[in-house]
Amino acid sequence: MPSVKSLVESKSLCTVPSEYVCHKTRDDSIFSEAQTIPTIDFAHLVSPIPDQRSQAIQQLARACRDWGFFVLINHGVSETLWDKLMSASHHFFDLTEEEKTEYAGRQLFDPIRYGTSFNLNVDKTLFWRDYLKIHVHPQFHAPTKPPGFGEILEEFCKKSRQVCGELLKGISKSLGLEETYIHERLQIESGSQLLVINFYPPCPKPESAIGLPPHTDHGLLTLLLQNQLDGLQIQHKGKWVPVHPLPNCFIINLGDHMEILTNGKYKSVVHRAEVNNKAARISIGTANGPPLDTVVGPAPELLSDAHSPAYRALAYGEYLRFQQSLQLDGKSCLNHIRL
Ligand SMILES: O=C(O)CCC(=O)C(=O)O
Ligand SMILES: [Fe+2]
Repeated sequence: MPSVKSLVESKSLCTVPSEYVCHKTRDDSIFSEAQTIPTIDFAHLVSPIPDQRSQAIQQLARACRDWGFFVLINHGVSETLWDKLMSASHHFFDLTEEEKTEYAGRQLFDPIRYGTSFNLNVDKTLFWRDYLKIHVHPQFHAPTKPPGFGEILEEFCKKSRQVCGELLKGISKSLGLEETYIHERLQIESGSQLLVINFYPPCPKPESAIGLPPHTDHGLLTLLLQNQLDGLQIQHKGKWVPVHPLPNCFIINLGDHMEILTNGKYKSVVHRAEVNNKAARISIGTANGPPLDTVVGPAPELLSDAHSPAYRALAYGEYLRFQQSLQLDGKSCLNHIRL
């Protein structure tokens, strides 16, 4: 299957090929432009001043409970690193198809996988996106091209894992648990981190195609950055809320394993990526979870007579395998393990 980028470049496309045409319903266009996702100040969350920290944890609790998505500011990852990562990612997709195909992984757990759409074996409609997925923790992997990409990725992944670790401490506290609860229960120090770089080439008829359909992420937390183009939208109270890019801010969202662990107290949130006809949009996400063989079920500390387990426990890797065997469709994967 050719990449979307090569398709766009091979001929001057003025329409969307039929296999990419996505039939949208009326509900797909109900927007809530006025709402914006909450903002969390990372510097407050790690502040040595107890009041500042506890206020930030309360804000985090509200953001997780009411939205499952938030903007993270003052996270300490430098703008220089951010820019280097964006431009190196762009350079990766600018390599020849032959060079990129070297990384065309076939299996879900291949360390590096370059591809298009989501899962070509099950996708009924193709998605207007090419991707590079890399397992970056507990073992770090990186493509050897373009030069310097590996070093940039390694530094970024390490920094973003630290940010994620602090967020998980704050989330543990926000649930009334020990700050290290999630770290210890889910062995976060040796946990898995999957980096996904999405490349959405400009599309001649953006209303006819979709970059990524509505879905939730599988891990505990996803940290996302994007170039300066709109596209990400999240579902909130039955409406689509666009998440406009802000310079040097992470967009954080809760994944299915946060919903499982918290027994539904915090929920993963359906989101999608639309495409545009102006320029290539890039988003870079890291999905952070436990080690692949760790079995995750609802935390016993959050269960009671009134709150019986709502999800079946499953190894994280099994869950990933299962999600990859399905079409990407809302919360369909999580729904399979609901009790
Ligand atoms: O491109 C985006 O903004 C969203 C990407 C995304 O949802 C994903 O990679 O899971
Ligand atoms: Fe996602």
